[in-house]
Amino acid sequence: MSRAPFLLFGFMMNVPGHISAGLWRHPQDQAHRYTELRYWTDIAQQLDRAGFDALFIADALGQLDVWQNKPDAALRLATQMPVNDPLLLVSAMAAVTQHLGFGITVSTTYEQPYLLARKFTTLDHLSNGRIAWNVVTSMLDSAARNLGLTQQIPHDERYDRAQEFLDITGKLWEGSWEEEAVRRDKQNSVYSDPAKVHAIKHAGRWYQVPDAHLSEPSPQRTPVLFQAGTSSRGAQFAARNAEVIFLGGVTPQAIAADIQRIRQLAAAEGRHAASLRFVTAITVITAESDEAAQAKYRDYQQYISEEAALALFSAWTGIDWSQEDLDTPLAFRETDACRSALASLTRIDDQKRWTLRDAARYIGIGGLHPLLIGGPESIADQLEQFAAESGVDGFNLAWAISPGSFEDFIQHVMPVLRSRGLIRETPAQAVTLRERLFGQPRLTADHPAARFRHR
Ligand SMILES: Cc1cc2nc3c(=O)[nH]c(=O)nc-3n(C[C@H](O)[C@H](O)[C@H](O)COP(=O)(O)O)c2cc1C
Repeated sequence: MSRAPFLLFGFMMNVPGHISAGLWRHPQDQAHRYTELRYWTDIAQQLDRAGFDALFIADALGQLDVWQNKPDAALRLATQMPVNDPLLLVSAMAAVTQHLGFGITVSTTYEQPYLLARKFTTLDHLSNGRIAWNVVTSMLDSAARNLGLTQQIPHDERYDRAQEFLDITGKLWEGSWEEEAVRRDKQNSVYSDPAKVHAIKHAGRWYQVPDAHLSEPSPQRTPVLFQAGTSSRGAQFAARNAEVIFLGGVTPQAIAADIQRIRQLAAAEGRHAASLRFVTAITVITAESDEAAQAKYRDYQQYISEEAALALFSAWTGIDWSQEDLDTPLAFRETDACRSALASLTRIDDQKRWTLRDAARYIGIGGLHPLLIGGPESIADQLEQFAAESGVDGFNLAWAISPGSFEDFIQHVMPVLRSRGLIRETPAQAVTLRERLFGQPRLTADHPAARFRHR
């Protein structure tokens, strides 16, 4: 049975070390060049030319200091530290690309909706509608401490605030400026028609935003809404608001269960199945043959840092694992960090109880996501099988080394995927990201923000 082309995103973060722990030490890794604009524009052009749909950029707003209750390991081992801002990379990358979308992670917990709506509208203008927002609520106490709080807002309350945040951005993007509000009429001296620009009059539990959106509407109005976080409350939030859901999880079966859960919740919210897409991250180690890929894997393994892996795992789960024996079997605990991170290992498989040592080994390359190793045909087969078993619509491709992992994938795997019809054809004319992913320029009518539109 033939399937639709995969959604294909490059998965990065504005850091020298992302989810492969310690691999920045590999001699071929270039991620330490993350402070150079050229590093980003080169990668964006490579992905654009190769036919990727988007570059997805993760973010964190605090140091990773849960492990041993201090940031030392994260600093020493470049464990998502230092970390620069993702949003500021994008206009330069948009200027040198034509089709590539940009999915940018921004947390609702520490921004103001009125200002963030303007930032996204600005980027959507400058990129001709190629912007997505990965909506997250954050997970680090260190972020909370440095952003005006003493500790994190409780997990579910963060999502309640996020919902109000999205109601406001929805009003600003969809409801504030009517389609004909911008006239640019020099003769009659009217740039915008004040009768068609509406104050949103939002007065809620956490935010007051009485006035109109500061920006005129951009090609997509609302950026494509991505979301990551699949705890019970997270899944509910995703089902209501997200267009593309980014799932963690290490087995196709666990991911399939999450997709089923979110699809049911979305149907209960009145959303159509076609309005939601699901992607998961993967890391691919590939080369011209299976043997060469295995040799590359063995080479990379020498650079894994178990300590960096545990520092990542501590930050994601909100638990200082330095206090526990490496052979401790992992059990689920409810924390205020990312609940789905721990659940992805404790609810993975009834046959096997994962230990901390297993987790550290697993995370080493590619974090809490699947790692695929093999030559071109083998990787294409594995991706097809993973998609068939899990139900994902596509993949967020992470790097073991940067940009080498992207280059290897483009050189070896993309031609096979393309020959199997699994890579979307690049349109003759540039289209918006939402048109590329969903075949339409605007949020569909079943999305809750569509109710804010003026009729
Ligand atoms: C696959 C995945 C990727 C995530 N990426 C980020 C990220 O880049 N930045 C961030 O602050 N939070 C990220 N989160 C977590 C979200 O912030 C989430 O809102 C919060 O931690 C709660 O997650 P939960 O609903 O799974 O408990 C991610 C979560 C998942 C599952």
